[in-house]
Amino acid sequence: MEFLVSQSERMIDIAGVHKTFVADHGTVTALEPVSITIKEGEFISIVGPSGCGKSTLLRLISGLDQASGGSIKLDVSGRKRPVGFVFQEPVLLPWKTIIDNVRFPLDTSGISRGQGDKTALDLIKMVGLAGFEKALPRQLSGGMRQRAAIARALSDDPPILLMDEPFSAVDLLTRDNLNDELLRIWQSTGKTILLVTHSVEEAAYLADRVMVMTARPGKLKCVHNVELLRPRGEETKLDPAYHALVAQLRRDLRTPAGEAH
Ligand SMILES: Nc1ncnc2c1ncn2[C@@H]1O[C@H](COP(=O)(O)OP(=O)(O)OP(=O)(O)O)[C@@H](O)[C@H]1O
Repeated sequence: MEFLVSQSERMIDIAGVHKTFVADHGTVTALEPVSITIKEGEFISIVGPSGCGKSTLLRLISGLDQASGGSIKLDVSGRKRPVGFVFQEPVLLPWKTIIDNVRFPLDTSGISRGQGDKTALDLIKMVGLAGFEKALPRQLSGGMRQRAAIARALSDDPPILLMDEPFSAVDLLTRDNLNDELLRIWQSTGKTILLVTHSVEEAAYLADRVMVMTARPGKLKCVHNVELLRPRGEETKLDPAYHALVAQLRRDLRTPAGEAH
């Protein structure tokens, strides 16, 4: 007998969400009303010019900031922490070992230390850092620290992972490897992922859909479905459809909002 696992069709439901900051020099519209519905298990990339509100949108979804209007609904009933966040610079406690950093969110969750260690070790293995459990963050490369940050973001099993330019500080080869690692992790965990990137190649390679934002004040310009086969790999980067999408994304980012392209 085959059981169908029902996936939420509206894991993240964003309706008319906008954000204005009040600063000393006046108000800044960071985000004009944005609406989109994201399914459970989807991988969404977000691209757009600098300052168009990409980070703001992630922060609103995570609850780190409050929207000025509109609504954000997460279909995550019963989850203590629905969202994990990976920042551009891996935020690790420098005096704690990698295992202690990864276990950190679990320390306040009421699970036993033994169970916490087991979960942390499994995640460390999953992100390819087995053998470095006892290392301190400064003993790891930038790419390895980012792997540790991903493991930590996943440690209390949030269904949604928000990633804000997670690989922009590492070299291109490491970035390619981390992209493949991320796809493997995504496929094995079934997380819903929103990833902000300045790389249209990365956006196209990873995502099911790519959200393109316009320059300030940011709004959603268009959304592309990425029809490339999975699992993705080196062949994907040879696929003419991949190159066509990358070229289209570049055009989208060059063309001012409202102009035909
Ligand atoms: N706390 C804040 N107070 C005032 N203005 C802010 C604040 N946070 C963001 N902004 C402004 O909101 C706008 C959008 O910022 P945001 O960081 O979301 O853009 P972004 O698309 O992520 O940029 P980048 O690609 O350069 O990281 C910018 O004009 C920024 O200066």
